Amino acid sequence: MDTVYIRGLRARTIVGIFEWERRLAQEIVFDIEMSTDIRPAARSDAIEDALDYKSVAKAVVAHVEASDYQLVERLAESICELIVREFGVTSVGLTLNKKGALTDAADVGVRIQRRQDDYAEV
Ligand SMILES: Nc1nc2c(c(=O)[nH]1)N=C([C@H](O)[C@@H](O)CO)CN2
Repeated sequence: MDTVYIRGLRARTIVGIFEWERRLAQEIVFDIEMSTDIRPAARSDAIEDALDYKSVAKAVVAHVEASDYQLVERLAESICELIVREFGVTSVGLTLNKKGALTDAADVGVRIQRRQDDYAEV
């Protein structure tokens, strides 16, 4: 399977467990890797046949900016679910980087991998 990726996507949102974090939006940076067959787009050279990374980025930023979760785990899971459901990708890998979370660390966050099966209706 092929990959369409977005690296270093930035969004600001409320996320955190502390009182000050509930009042102040923080910058979160995302790396996203989406498994998809790029051959139809490569053959036709038409955006209609492609996984449009601009549309994915727009949807992710809108979702993140409207969210107000406590944990980065919850935010990461919700983004993967959005990408799988709305864009029909086979699988998605997401690295979520909460840049300012630890003063003594370069960065901190979570990295998760999800497939369509993970969000199948029961
Ligand atoms: N595994 C996690 N640990 C922590 C989280 C989190 O979301 N997942 N969040 C915090 C605080 O909100 C922190 O980011 C403030 O610096 C602490 N640990």
